[in-house]
Amino acid sequence: MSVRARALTKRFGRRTALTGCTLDIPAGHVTGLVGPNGAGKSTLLSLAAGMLTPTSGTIEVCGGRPGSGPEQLTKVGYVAQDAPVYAALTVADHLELGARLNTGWDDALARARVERLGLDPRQRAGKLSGGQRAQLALTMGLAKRPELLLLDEPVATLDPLARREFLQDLMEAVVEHGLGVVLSSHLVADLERVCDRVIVLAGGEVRLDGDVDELLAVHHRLSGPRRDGLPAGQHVVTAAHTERQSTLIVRTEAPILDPAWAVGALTLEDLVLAYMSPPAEPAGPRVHGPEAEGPGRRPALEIVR
Ligand SMILES: Nc1ncnc2c1ncn2[C@@H]1O[C@H](COP(=O)(O)OP(=O)(O)OP(=O)(O)O)[C@@H](O)[C@H]1O
Repeated sequence: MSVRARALTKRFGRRTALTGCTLDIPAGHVTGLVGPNGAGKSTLLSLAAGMLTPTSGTIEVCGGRPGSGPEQLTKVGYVAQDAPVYAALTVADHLELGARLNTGWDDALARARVERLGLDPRQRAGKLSGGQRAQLALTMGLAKRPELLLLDEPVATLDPLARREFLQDLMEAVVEHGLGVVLSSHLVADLERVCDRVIVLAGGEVRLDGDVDELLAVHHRLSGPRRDGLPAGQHVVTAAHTERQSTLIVRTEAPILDPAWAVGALTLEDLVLAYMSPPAEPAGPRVHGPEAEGPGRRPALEIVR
């Protein structure tokens, strides 16, 4: 197992960033970590990297306690959200530092990437653009050849072409070296291309965790004439109603037999958005007319979990 968390909780003073998270991420997978701003994604990655310690609960990464010693540090690579580089050091200095600090350092990969990216080895990292700094930090993470690479919003500052190329590099490392990756991102379309597992965090809790194909196979969008009652025996994730129509996202392994429902497949983005949606006020009495659209009032949306 590459990450194993049990009742993992992290508080900062009175603020709870993560609460009771229980997770198993098998080795060698690419796991997308998604959730609204402030959901606890960076906190989870920092705990996995050993940059933070849990308030309660446990987390094990590649069979050890995060940050517990040199062996553990070799196994795990971590690129934080702000693409940490040493401003006063040049690009070449970074590669030299990487080679000195990491026993498994892949110098050929690092140099080839720097050249392909057009980074000047003599340039100080502090003078690189935001995207170039991110590329340098990601190069360091890949060249370290860890068992598990933790990436906090790695592609946020990259242009679309650079994003695609980086994700390809990542996939190559996954296929060729069995690298496991956990990456947080708000760009679900990117995650859809590279991830075979997904974790949705919201409000510091794990809302969804599993294999993407398996999750997509058991979630369906049902639409049909408006119904106020929810189908029995099914886990309704979201229910949205207009005056005439109801649209539900349900989780079920059983076939949907009721002919009144049109059954549609979901994309990963649909699924993620469904589990990210904040619990709304319970559907009240039906509201007709223009007041239904007024400020502060939104279409009835129920989340039943
Ligand atoms: N060092 C800290 N001190 C105090 N509160 C913190 C600290 N780090 C995070 N938090 C709080 O913990 C919660 C989770 O933050 P976190 O950065 O993990 O969220 P996130 O999902 O990564 O968000 P984003 O998508 O905006 O990057 C937030 O409420 C945040 O304010």
